[in-house]
Amino acid sequence: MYGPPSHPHAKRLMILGAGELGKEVILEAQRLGVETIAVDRYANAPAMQVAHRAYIVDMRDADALRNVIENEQPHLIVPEIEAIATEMLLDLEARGFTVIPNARATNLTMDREGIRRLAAEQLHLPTANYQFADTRAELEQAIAKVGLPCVVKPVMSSSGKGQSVCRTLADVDKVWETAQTAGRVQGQRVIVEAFIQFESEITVLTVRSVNGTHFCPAIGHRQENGDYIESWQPHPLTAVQWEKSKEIARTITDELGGYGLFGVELFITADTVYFSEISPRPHDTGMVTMATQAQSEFALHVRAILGLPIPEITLLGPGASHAIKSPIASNNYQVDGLAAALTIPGTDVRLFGKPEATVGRRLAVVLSRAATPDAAREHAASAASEIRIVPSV
Ligand SMILES: Nc1ncnc2c1ncn2[C@@H]1O[C@H](COP(=O)(O)OP(=O)(O)OP(=O)(O)O)[C@@H](O)[C@H]1O
Ligand SMILES: NCC(=O)N[C@@H]1O[C@H](COP(=O)([O-])[O-])[C@@H](O)[C@H]1O
Ligand SMILES: [Mg+2]
Repeated sequence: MYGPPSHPHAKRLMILGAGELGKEVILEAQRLGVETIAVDRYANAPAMQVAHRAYIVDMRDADALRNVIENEQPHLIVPEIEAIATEMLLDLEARGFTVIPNARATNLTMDREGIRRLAAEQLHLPTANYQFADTRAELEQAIAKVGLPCVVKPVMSSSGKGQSVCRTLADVDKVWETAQTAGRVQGQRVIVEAFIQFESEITVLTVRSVNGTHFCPAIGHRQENGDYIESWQPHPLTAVQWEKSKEIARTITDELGGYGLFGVELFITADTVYFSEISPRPHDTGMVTMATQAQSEFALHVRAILGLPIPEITLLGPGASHAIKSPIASNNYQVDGLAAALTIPGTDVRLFGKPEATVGRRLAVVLSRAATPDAAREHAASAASEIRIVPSV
């Protein structure tokens, strides 16, 4: 039970990270009459454009973030990115604030080391072999143990930032330099992972709600340079692969606990399902659910965190999503080609409204529904090819 926004009994939700995923969470929260507050590092971030109020804060600065939270007294603190002062959230939770799904899960998953050690060493989930390194010399030792090719990633990063593949020893300088300079935080520890030659990779969106754990049908996706290009749902799996996938998703989400939606990333090979990583929040590849499911991943997240029931997950039909990434850097860009993109049947475009384009930054997504996942992929790709990010003259 709660009152309308701005009233004494309003339910206040604060999102920490105001990108495209947070924007959809805020929109869904508003559909349920929740008062919404968006926080991010820059002005006019996508979720700020639709929230009741916004704050611009470096969320890795524990004091600055604590001030905003204490002033607003949100009922639900909903992290949307990894790079947050999560240790401070542990304190706030101990003082009675609610962090989604909980402060420990947020803290463990902000850092690849925390979640990888938990998954592999405590829960014994199958993962790629891995080592950690703090220096260039340790990186070389780690690579000797893991073998080539391998993937090197800063422990705190996302969307592939700072990540690269090391194929020969001649690449070591370059991958070290990339990890040190191109992550979301500079100068970090790295994880070195054996390169898994997977058949496919999937996300299992898993919702922990008041009436139990639910799994969305598997989402297949394709990534380039560690960043998602397209996703589709449902993704075909054998019965054994799907059972193993759900078992991994259940094991890791039960361990993390709390209410909310998680994106469980898995690599599928002929005989193994590998755990890769988990987001304790909606996932970029899950944007496809805005086209395919009766309740998108964002609607499911909001329902779950409000403690509301989820009786079932309904797939309306096959669909696909295709990311639109900027080819240019500009603080004055425009989007052209929408009309041509929207001539394709069963297709929608979401423009995130990010105020600035940088090369490779995701600015929009195309969503298509069709008779099969492959047809939806084709429609989404062809609509995406019509959309151009251009500088203003
Ligand atoms: N060990 C590996 N073997 C093969 N491919 C890998 C491996 N690790 C990562 N990749 C590829 O790189 C992609 C991004 O990796 P990962 O999910 O770890 O990075 P991320 O920066 O957290 O990305 P995101 O935030 O988008 O989930 C994976 O989806 C996969 O395509
Ligand atoms: N893979 C994680 C992911 O997709 N996160 C999404 O990207 C935003 C950051 O975008 P930006 O780097 O363009 O500001 C985040 O705020 C989140 O919405
Ligand atoms: Mg990932």
